[in-house]
Amino acid sequence: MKELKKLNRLFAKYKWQLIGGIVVTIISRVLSLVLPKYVGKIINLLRDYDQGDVTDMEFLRSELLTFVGIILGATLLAAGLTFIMRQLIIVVSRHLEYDLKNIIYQQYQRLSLGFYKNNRTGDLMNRISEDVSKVRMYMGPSIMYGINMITLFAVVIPAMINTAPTLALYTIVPLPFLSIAIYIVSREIHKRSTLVQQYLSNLNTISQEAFSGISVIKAYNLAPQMNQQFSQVANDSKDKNIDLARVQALFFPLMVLLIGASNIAVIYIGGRQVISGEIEVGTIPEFLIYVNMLTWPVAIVGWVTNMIQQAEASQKRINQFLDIEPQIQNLVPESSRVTGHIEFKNVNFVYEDTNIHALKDLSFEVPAGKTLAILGKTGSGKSTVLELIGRLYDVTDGVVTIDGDAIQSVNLDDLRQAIGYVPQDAFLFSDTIGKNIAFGKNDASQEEIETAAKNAVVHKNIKNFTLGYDTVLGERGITLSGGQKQRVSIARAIIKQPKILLFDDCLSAVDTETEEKILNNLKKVTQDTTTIIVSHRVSSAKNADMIIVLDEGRIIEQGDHQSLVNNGGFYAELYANQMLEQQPIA
Ligand SMILES: Nc1ncnc2c1ncn2[C@@H]1O[C@H](COP(=O)(O)OP(=O)(O)OP(=O)(O)O)[C@@H](O)[C@H]1O
Repeated sequence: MKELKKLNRLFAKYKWQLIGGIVVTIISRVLSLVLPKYVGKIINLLRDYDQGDVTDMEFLRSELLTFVGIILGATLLAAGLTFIMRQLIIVVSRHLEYDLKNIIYQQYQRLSLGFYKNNRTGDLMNRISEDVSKVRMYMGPSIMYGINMITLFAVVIPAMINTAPTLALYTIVPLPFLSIAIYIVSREIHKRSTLVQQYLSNLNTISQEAFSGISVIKAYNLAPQMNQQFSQVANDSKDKNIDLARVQALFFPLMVLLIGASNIAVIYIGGRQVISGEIEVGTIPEFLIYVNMLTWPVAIVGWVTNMIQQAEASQKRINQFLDIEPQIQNLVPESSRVTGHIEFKNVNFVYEDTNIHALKDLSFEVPAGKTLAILGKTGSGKSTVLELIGRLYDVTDGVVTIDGDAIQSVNLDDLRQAIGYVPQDAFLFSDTIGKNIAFGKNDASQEEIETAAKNAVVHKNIKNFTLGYDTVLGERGITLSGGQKQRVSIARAIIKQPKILLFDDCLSAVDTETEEKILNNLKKVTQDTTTIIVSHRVSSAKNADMIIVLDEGRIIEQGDHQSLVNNGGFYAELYANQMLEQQPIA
């Protein structure tokens, strides 16, 4: 229960509903005693009539009607209270589930990029859905059945002992065995259903990959292999489901068997006691009802214990994530004004997970409003530079400054607000194109959206769609071409008129003519913006105020276009090759 303790804080918020639920449960259980008591009385009255001890028919009828009326009234009241109990406790558990999901989601949002690199998406999804569902079973049904069970025991067992102590003893003795048997069966059910879940998640992964990679599957004619792979896993999944069904099928017969055993004990031992005159005949039906009232709660002990164990395991997994402190934290509560002067001083950066030394003793400076282009072979550390400016990671050694202050002493929200970042893989949400662009600025007007799209040279493409800016994009923006996605992503970055623009090779799928147009537009609309363009193409870099060339995390060349061309190094060679590619074939 150590892990579940963390939920107490949440319970406190709903304490009055929970206390109300407990009180209502106790009253309804006390009322449920009326039925067995009065059934016993009715039987005894009928016996008296049968034996001739009661002869007044009027008295008999009025007594019977009164007893039936009391039973009916108490049962109706108990039913109403049971309804209120469910409303209070189960509804609270739904509120708690909602709160817990929000807490986990907010924590996910707080955590740094490194966390997402180290954990699989499926795992994150499972903890916020599957695990929370299991914890809800503890917060709602377990607590409700638990209270129900305790109050029933507290009222029924004394009532039984009070009425017929020996009979009570014989009928109560088999009940713990029922609890243990149900516990064993439900533990087995849990084990097997975990396996079923695993196979289900395998099936989901295979299907999801097949749908995402459908173009590769079709192009390589891989459908038969994929079908075979799917049917293999589906077959295993079916076997696991059958295993589960076998154990589940045991649950109810087991209950019926044990209830039957208790009923026979009541009739056999009770019958003997009636014959020997120790108890009245009405006590037998009274006890039969008691036994049936107790069997479900007794069975529930096993089920609830299992549910709590599962909830404890799930909460442990949830706590593991909740207890992580984000590597990147906002260390400055007061707001910062960012103008965009960026400097790297002897920066070293090592990715913790792979130990790759991505940047080595890197130093450069970009004054506010200027443009820097970064070129270099793949894996030379270009994207890493941008990630450090956005503080997605903190440097291992050295310092990155923004407007002269170490980046850690700039308010993180203000820093990110000041940055327009266009990543290498343009990611678009399953929403309209307009909303995807406005994502960069929540209150953007249609005019602002269109201006941004015009500057990113994608407006005409969007207008050509029947629904224009209201065109809804597929799951991953599949209705747009690679170049269109990149340009929508650029429009999203420039709409917020950031102080710092970071372009991570985001013009690679755009032809050089369109690239030129975009860069010219940018020059006009982002005059005060510090722009850093990461690229493999000289055409993206040539107009920048400064160009650096990286190789294995170090600067190997720097200067403006002309000086680098004159230098005759990597840049000059790249330029010559790319110029050659653009020559029309004679
Ligand atoms: N998240 C990460 N975790 C671990 N290592 C990483 C991570 N991202 C990049 N690396 C490694 O760091 C080095 C620099 O990568 P980076 O992405 O900065 O290069 P790049 O110059 O932008 O490459 P490209 O031109 O292919 O985009 C590479 O060796 C890469 O494998």
